[in-house]
Amino acid sequence: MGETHSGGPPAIAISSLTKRYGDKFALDGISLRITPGEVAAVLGPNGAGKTTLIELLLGMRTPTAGTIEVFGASPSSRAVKSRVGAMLQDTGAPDGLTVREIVTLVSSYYPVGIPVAEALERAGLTEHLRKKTNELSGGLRQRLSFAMAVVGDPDLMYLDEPTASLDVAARREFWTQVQGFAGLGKTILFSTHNLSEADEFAQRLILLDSGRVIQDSTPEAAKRLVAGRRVALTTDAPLDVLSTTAGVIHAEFDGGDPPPTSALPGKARAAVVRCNSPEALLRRLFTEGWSVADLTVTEATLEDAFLHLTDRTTKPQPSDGGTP
Ligand SMILES: Nc1ncnc2c1ncn2[C@@H]1O[C@H](COP(=O)(O)OP(=O)(O)OP(=O)(O)O)[C@@H](O)[C@H]1O
Repeated sequence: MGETHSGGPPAIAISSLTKRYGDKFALDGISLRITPGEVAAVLGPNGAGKTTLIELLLGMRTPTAGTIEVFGASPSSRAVKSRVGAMLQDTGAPDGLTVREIVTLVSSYYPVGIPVAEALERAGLTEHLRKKTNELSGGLRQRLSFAMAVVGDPDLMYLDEPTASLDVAARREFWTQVQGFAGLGKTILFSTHNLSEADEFAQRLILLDSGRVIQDSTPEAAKRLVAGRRVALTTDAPLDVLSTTAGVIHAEFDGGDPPPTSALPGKARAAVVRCNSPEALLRRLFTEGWSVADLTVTEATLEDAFLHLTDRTTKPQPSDGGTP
């Protein structure tokens, strides 16, 4: 695969971008700048605007307001299309063609690219070359979509929920391929609901909610927004003991049952406590004789940050989604 040239315009430059469907704001004035070589994850609850953003970046939709440039030009220009690959939730591949025929066809749209056989191998499709699209499972369709995205050796690749239908082994193989691609200095923007994938593979996390950017930072910075440490344990202590201990920010039992307010001898349950001092919590539990088992103490996870940030958006937010 070819190297990406740096020193040019940003890979993506978006300013005050709005997309409205009727009265509905799918994107509400977002601004973003992504430099060549970045691997960025777009996260957000259902309906946050992730797919709309990718479709606008592909020139498949027109903005209601604002500007959007890819490598300094319009996303629908020929020059940009030849440098971009996309793995969408729907491959759009016609049913009558085989896997090899489709990838060969897509390859012909690009001025340069990698050999079709290499794209098929990277996508793990070598054993399925003669299958037609309507014979493919959901996971194989996603692999086909990846082969179609990579065959033009693009400088920028969009991946829309790329691993949604992949099993654990295929998922690992997929990310190995993506990391190899990123290692060549390519730019990758992927949307996902899988927070551990975003945490592991993205250098940058863009969190959308209701069409606005509510966080744009490294995953580590997002996690630091969540105060305290996370204590998971199994205990027979009641919720009021956990939640009234000094330094506890939030405590809850797993399972969503109504929280006990008094002791349930012999009825230990799994709980998660966010607190500033795990030591103070444990000291109290041991001193008062409550049971403690299955104990782990960790920093906040990206899931904690996601829940914290998306909950925060129920309160008034600044009008500009903002940049880092
Ligand atoms: N073609 C359309 N016509 C009308 N409304 C639309 C259209 N496409 C998307 N929307 C609305 O725009 C909002 C953003 O949708 P979008 O699909 O971009 O969100 P998403 O973050 O990708 O969601 P998901 O995680 O469920 O895939 C949603 O409220 C959706 O219902």
